[in-house]
Amino acid sequence: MFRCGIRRLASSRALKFSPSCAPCLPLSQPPPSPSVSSTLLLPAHSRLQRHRTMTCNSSPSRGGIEKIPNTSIRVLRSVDAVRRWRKPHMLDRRTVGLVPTMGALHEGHISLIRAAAAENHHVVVSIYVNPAQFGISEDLSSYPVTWAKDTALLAQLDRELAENGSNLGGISAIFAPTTQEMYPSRFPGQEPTSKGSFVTITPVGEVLEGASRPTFFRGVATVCMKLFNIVQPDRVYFGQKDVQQTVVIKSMVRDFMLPMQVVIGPTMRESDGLALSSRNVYLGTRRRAVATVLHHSLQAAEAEHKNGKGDRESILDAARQNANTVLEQQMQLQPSQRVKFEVDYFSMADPDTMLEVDSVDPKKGAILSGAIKMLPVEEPQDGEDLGHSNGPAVRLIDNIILPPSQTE
Ligand SMILES: Nc1ncnc2c1ncn2[C@@H]1O[C@H](COP(=O)(O)OP(=O)(O)OP(=O)(O)O)[C@@H](O)[C@H]1O
Ligand SMILES: CC(C)(CO)[C@@H](O)C(=O)[O-]
Ligand code: BAL
Repeated sequence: MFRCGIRRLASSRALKFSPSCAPCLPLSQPPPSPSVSSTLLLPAHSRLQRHRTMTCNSSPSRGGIEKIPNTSIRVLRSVDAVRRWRKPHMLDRRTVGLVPTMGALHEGHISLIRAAAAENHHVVVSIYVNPAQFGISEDLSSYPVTWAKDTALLAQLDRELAENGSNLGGISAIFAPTTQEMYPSRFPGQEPTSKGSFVTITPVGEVLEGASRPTFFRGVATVCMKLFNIVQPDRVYFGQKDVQQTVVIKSMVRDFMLPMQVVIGPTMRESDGLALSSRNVYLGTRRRAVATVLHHSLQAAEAEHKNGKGDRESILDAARQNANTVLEQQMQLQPSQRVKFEVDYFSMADPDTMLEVDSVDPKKGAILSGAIKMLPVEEPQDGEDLGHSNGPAVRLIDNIILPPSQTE
């Protein structure tokens, strides 16, 4: 148990699904229908306005209830629809777990849904690419949208959950709202100076990811507050991969007295250690092979701590040195073969605040985290797999928990 009643999942629980046995969703799948293809390059909030045209694998049944075919999973698109669905479960005391996502589902998301089904009667998965958390020059317009694959994956997972007698519930609904629904006054915009109803959680939201992406956590906290108010879940599920996001959400739940538990699931990885992420689809083959540098650098820092070092400089130097060595090796290669990346930061921070620490507190441990930008490849070769959207620069994040060595 965390203080304030927030629980962390035991790794064994959420790791039931091996990341290597079922890899990330394929990179650039053919769109489910011509209408989807024409929407892929639109800003995600315009695309989401058009989600209804993309639901070739969900269908309204009698009474106008939209469901994923051959399942009991409802597709709810409005706040009213969620409220109507939710109310009876409140009265009959059935618990609801919410897994917020931006779609392009992978085993990281699946592990959170499995965890939610194990301990709630109903699981709601939200799929919404929230424009407010993207900076104006970020990848909103190319963010992968894979609705048909996502719903097929959820249908398959729901069947598996039903067959496994140890689950309390299954996937009851997907909440896939439009931006108009989520921002009823009007969409406030993505600029730092935008005016509107926002939730900001500081100082945690200003450092690290928040320093590189100044509107990111404002967007995340705002949309999560909306999702929590709409679904009114008993438990909400977030992945350790986005560690700073978990601290923002835990702070928000605590400080606004939101009546729900925050459950954190462990980071799911590819077999070589790369953290699963929807944005990995941008990497392409050449950069994918080098993208493990972030995890390996954090592991080098972790090893330094395991070898008895507790000070910031020794620990973070190990990460920096590993990243430098990999970059130097790449620079020995021809431009047509090499991969360049820039380290945004390596951090050693307090687990409760994400503020930097000078040494690891034996009672609290620390969070090692990092972000790197994989630059677009130079001299792409004929037929080279450059990744989704022709392989733009990709920002990767990852982290490792240094656990407390003394009990409080
Ligand atoms: N590898 C992972 N292991 C566990 N949880 C994950 C993993 N990747 C994402 N999640 C969690 O899934 C939830 C939804 O995340 P999201 O839809 O943004 O996916 P993502 O892979 O993090 O995408 P992006 O590449 O945009 O960061 C978040 O709580 C996130 O922390
Ligand atoms: C929590 C979230 C779904 C809010 O849009 C997003 O930040 C994510 O997918 O991690
Ligand atoms: N997983 C975090 C969502 C984002 O980077 O926008």
